[in-house]
Amino acid sequence: AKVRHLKWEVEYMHWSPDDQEGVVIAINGQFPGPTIRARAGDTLHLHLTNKLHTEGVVIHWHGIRQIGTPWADGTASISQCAINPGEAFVYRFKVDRAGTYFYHGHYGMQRSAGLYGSLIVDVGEGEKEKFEYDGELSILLSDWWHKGSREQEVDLSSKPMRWIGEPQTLLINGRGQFNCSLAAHFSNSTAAPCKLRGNEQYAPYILKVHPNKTYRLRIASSTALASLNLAIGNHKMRVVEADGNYVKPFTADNIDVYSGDSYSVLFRTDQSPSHNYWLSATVRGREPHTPPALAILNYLPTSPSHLPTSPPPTSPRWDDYPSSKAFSHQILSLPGSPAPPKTPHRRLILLNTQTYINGYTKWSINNISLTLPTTPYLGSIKYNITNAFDAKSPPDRAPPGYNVMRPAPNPNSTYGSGVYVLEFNSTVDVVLQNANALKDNVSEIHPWHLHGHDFWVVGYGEGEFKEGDAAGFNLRDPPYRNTAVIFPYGWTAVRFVADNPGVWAFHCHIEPHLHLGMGVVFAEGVERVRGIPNEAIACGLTGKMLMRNGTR
Ligand SMILES: O=C1O[C@H]([C@@H](O)CO)C(O)=C1O
Repeated sequence: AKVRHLKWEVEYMHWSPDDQEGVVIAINGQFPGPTIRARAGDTLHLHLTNKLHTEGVVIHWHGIRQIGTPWADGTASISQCAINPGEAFVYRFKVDRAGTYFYHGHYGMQRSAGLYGSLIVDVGEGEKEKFEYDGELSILLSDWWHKGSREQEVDLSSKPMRWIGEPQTLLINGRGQFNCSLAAHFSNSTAAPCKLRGNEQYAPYILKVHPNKTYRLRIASSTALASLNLAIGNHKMRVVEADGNYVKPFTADNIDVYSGDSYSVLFRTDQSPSHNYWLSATVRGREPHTPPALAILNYLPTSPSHLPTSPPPTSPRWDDYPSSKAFSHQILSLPGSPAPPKTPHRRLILLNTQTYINGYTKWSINNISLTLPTTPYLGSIKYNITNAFDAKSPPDRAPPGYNVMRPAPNPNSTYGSGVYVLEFNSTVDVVLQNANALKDNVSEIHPWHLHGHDFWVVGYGEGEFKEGDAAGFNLRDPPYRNTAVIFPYGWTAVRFVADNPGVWAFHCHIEPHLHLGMGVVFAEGVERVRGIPNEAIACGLTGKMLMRNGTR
């Protein structure tokens, strides 16, 4: 195993993710940021300088569990102080398990501003994957707005809230088209055909393949909002990995990818090599106002400029929830994968509601909308600074009698910064309970992501969760993941072992929803955490000086 040294500078730059120029948060002048490639067991030593002029920054390594290094998780106000402009921070952590991951900003709406990239961990030297392939391709999916992230933050925090709306463009490896369409001649859309030379920043991503081979396609979604459905024209996919864990392989024409998900699929280049094919991503779960993202599967030696001769693949309707549920239910762990403990020590039932607080639109969990404190929890809990956040823990469940099928009769909730303190090494069930939003007949998809752990997705159900439903949990082959979706008016149950000392976010991965309070904070075994770097929890030089002279 190696220590891999990386030196990054995070900085705004002008860029055209689609055919309109805007600004993105770039890393070392690249958008999306550089792909990190390492082997399982390696340590990343990543020296990050914040060159944003007036904004703090942090980066979260999504899917990396940070075992023993909770201060490197990159969550502002939870695991560290945001890195001030001009300052640097060293993220030093082990990538302990092979898989497809990504990284992204975890402060305000910086993910929507383009702060993300791929993180790929290969199996350790001399080890083999449990499936075979000849070549590898990788795509990172994202969504893009023409309005900047600072203005989005103001819009979301206004009274009344101004919703950010659907993205203008979906991006594949940072590339999409807004005013023109690559597939104009196949559709009755009004968009003009794109006239591209191929060297534009927004020219489509080209996936180059040789005929009659098996490829591994790595897929991750860093969208701020959009749930996506991905398909490759004329090709079937075999799903083999989800969130860094092996799954029982199954074949699909198209797959759903929610924000925070990652997958590997295998496909065979068994189509006519004198053509190219589309890879497309379309919006799911929200009425789309965004055209599909298109990339080109380029069969060599055909020129990539030969547009596919068949139309982009069809995908299920945005509101075809039965097909989305069928896909999610198909994801099971590969036999031989770790199985969950048989019984939990504690079960939280987290009711997800859209609410008002003094006329501001928020999202709440058991009637509390998360507001992050200024002092990172990791430091305040470790050093018993008890006035840094709400002393009272949020409730394990919402008051009984809530009708999840109807808008709340009294939709008011409160702000809170309390923490769920989990007993170290205990087994915890979390039932994520969806509900009607503020408007009649609206309930949305929410992909929930857990930091510091994987969880087993042990069950899905419709309507209100009842304790008896736990008898039907799948404890035999539930998938082991870090992100799980709740469907409209339904619930999803996950189980995990609180065995990683630290303070961990668990939240809806839709960035504006987290911004509006849709998350909770777990703390476990914090007294066992050793070696927190001063600069993670003491901001600026005075912070460091006081840490040295102080009473720690
Ligand atoms: O949080 C959200 O707000 C809007 C809508 O409910 C109010 O405009 C929406 O679709 C969300 O997901």
